[in-house]
Amino acid sequence: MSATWRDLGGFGAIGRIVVDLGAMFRVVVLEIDGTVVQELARPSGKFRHQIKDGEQWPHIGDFVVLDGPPGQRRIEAVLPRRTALVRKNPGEAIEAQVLAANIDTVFIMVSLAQPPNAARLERSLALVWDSGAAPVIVLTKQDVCSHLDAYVRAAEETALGVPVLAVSAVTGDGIESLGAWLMPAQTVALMGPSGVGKSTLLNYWLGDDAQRVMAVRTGDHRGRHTTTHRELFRLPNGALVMDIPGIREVGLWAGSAHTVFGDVEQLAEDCRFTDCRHQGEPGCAVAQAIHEGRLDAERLTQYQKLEREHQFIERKRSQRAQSEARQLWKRRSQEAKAQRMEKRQRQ
Ligand SMILES: Nc1nc2c(ncn2[C@@H]2O[C@H](COP(=O)(O)OP(=O)(O)OP(=O)(O)O)[C@@H](O)[C@H]2O)c(=O)[nH]1
Ligand SMILES: [Zn+2]
Repeated sequence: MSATWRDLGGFGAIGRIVVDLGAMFRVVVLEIDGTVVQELARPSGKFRHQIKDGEQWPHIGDFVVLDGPPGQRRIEAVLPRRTALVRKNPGEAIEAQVLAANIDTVFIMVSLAQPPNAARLERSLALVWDSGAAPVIVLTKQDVCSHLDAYVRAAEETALGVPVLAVSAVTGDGIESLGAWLMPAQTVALMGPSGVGKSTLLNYWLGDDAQRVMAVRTGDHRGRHTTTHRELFRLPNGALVMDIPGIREVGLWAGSAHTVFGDVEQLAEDCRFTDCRHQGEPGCAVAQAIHEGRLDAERLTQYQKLEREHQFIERKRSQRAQSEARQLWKRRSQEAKAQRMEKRQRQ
């Protein structure tokens, strides 16, 4: 007979957060005797006291240490995250928001019903590179696309070295190829805008469990179906999958400086220098507008702050992409070498 924590005089356990309910979490708990249960748990008073910012608060995908008897579990600690998808709120004083923790692979989902938007794809890639997870680009709705080759090529050009796969949940085309990442104990996040097909793909994989997905979807005021709460699902083979709304939807960098600061950008078109940074250059139309009271100086400050943040992330992204490409190249050349050796040995 195997011993439990109860037998040992304690109630400690390790769990993983599968649903974030705000103040409470649904946690899959691994008991010391190997049984697995799902329970609701809240952070203990002591732990809450130690938390200094939102990043330290538990998030979906986190592994947590639990105390208390079954049914009254309390979260005492969050174990260090291997990876974390984090969004920064540019408006507020750079309070980072954790979207999901311990994700191995992110499927960046893009609909083939429209031409791919390179800028948007780059923003998604930046978020994933920064998280420590590996990106895979999944082009959905292949069945309605008549420019498949061109769109795939465009995505590949934007995301050098990142796998790009086209799928259709209607015909099932390409879906099997995603199995390479959906391995037991691997955690995959589906990231993409509303309507790209995240729930459809989840339903496809969950099969008979599809009802579970539907159960968490309710109509909103406009009668449209949207995912109302996020859950880490376990597929029949043991892979773990969750969906994450697109970055526009979660408001990453306020949806790019261009749409939010259209007024500043428009004024800047009249600056004498095309690369004017509006920091005292001669012939600056933005400075002129502030001087004449047509533009609030605070708006320029906000705009520049967002631009700086964006440039920082872009820089980081390209560094990361470079080192990834280098690693990929290294791996490929090692593989090729191994193959050559094997061939020679066989001869
Ligand atoms: N033709 C076609 N339609 C698809 C495909 N995948 C999904 N759809 C349709 O696209 C619509 C949106 O799909 P969802 O799976 O609800 O999209 P979602 O990304 O989960 O959207 P949110 O829950 O709002 O975030 C539905 O009407 C699906 O039937 C596909 O491969 N081909
Ligand atoms: Zn200027």
